[in-house]
Amino acid sequence: MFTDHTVPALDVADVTHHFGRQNALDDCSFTVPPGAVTALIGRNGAGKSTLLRAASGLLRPEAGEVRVFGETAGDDSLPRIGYVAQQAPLYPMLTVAQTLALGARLNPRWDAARARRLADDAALPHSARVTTLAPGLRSRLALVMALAKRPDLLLLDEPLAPLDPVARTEVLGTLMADVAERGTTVVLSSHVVADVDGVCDHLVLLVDGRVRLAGEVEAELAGHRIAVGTGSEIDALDDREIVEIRTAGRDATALIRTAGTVPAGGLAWHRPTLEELLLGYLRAAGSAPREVSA
Ligand SMILES: Nc1ncnc2c1ncn2[C@@H]1O[C@H](COP(=O)(O)OP(=O)(O)OP(=O)(O)O)[C@@H](O)[C@H]1O
Repeated sequence: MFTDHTVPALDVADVTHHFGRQNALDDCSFTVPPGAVTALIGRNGAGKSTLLRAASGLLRPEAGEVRVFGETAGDDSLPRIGYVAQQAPLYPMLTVAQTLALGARLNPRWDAARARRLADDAALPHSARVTTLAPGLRSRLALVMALAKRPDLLLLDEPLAPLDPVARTEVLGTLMADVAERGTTVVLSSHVVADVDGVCDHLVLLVDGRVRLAGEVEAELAGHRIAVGTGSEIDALDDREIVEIRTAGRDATALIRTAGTVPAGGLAWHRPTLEELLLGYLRAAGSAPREVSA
């Protein structure tokens, strides 16, 4: 299908959603350009799954709008989306072969040869029932189903969590090949920062249902610095935007949002790694429970 590269693949505008009194998403806004590989990062309960469900069109947020390639997320955008929910929903009594056959019947854009190749690459036994597959293989079958649909936007909720390290590398390789061959836009959620380092070119960091960072990984890294020095030297940085300070004895390390220039003096400065950046924000956020007032 034609992709207009001036229109975001995913446009989340002022999205808010509650479950009862629980605030899952709070005024979230960001865009994902076509062809980007975006890490959706957040601690347990941060709102990642809710956001991906809203992007898939399966959950209608109570406020705000989600647009997929310019169309409101819903029935019309569904054919362009491959969505793999956290529990890899599949029919347990079908075999792998029957699952793939069902995919072919239900999806007009189904690529049968690709489905077979991906299933073989994942060493999925064609005659095995889904219920007998180990969690890692079930998750790989769900991914095969999503990729064989030839989606323009792939939404993956914790796709790497059930996989061993070798399978993780293989799945990431498969995803990157799809991005390179088809220009697929990928949004994948994780709470394991190391999983997405070196894979994603964009990030969205959710903290307690709010977007704390969103944009290109390179730009976000360039917009922050780590300062290392004594506690009093770090305290003297009070006019800067300090995200997090950690102390160990007399020494302190601070993650700071800055345009780039750093003051001369005793502090040692360096550009954060992606892990330092994300962990700094996640640690700073703490883990206070969220509730909305009645
Ligand atoms: N169906 C639901 N009913 C009630 N509360 C829900 C429901 N789905 C999500 N929540 C709550 O909304 C908040 C966000 O949940 P969500 O599953 O989106 O977070 P998450 O970042 O995906 O977490 P995890 O990493 O643990 O999967 C949490 O507090 C969760 O308990």
